[in-house]
Amino acid sequence: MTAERAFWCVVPAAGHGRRFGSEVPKQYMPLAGQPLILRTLERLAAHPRIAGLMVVLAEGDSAWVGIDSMDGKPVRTAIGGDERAHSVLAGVRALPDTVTADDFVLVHDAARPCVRASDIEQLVVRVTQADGGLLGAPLRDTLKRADAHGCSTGTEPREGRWRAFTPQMFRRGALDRALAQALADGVAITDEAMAMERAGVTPLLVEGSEDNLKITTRADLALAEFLLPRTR
Ligand SMILES: Nc1ccn([C@@H]2O[C@H](COP(=O)(O)OP(=O)(O)OP(=O)(O)O)[C@@H](O)[C@H]2O)c(=O)n1
Ligand SMILES: C[C@](O)(CO)[C@H](O)COP(=O)(O)O
Repeated sequence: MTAERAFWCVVPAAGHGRRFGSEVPKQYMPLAGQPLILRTLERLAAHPRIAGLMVVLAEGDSAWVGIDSMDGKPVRTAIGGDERAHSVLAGVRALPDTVTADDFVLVHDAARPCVRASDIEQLVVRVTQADGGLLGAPLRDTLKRADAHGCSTGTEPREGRWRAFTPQMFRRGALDRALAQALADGVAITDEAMAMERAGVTPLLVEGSEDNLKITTRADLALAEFLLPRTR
């Protein structure tokens, strides 16, 4: 049954972009002709497996475009918190009551506008047969350990190491509990899978495209400009 269903996606967009270093939060920076966040939301809303978008905004966000639908999908908003995990949990808890505790939900960074529809499809098809999972890619470069002076002090093993991307996809109830527990334990979690791992889940790693980059610095934005077609 879940093979044909569409799922809501929580889109954490409440960050301040400190590493990006601009007055305008990076999710509102122009990217190939329109605000970065709209690029991401359009990609998600266009996908048949996405039922609706829950966009998590920073308190006092004055740049939000105020849309309530996109490509025929409902768009709702919630207010995020200090850390990404707080924002994701707020988004999960703000989902419509029609999303049951057993339903899968996706979580995708607003800062990842290049996500491919084929990767989302692969994730949904594979993960709905499992206990949850995420897009990622095996580490292909040699991994160095750097000291405070920017010098290499050694090489880390890369066998079995993956880079985690988003979307990540878990059942609503289990994700809510895992995030709440991690936050209650004061653990700094950087993705949903980490919270689920702490709860004893082994999320499925689904290999996705390397161009699903997270816009963290200005160099990332320049690369995304190169990757995305211009619109308007
Ligand atoms: N308290 C936070 C922090 C981050 N995010 C979102 O989580 C995604 C990934 O976070 P990151 O790339 O770290 O964004 P920022 O936190 O804005 O960046 P920085 O750490 O450089 O400030 C982004 O879409 C960001 O808007 C969020 O919703 N709430
Ligand atoms: C969720 C994530 O994008 C997976 O790689 C990453 O952990 C977000 O980290 P950030 O420091 O909040 O950007």
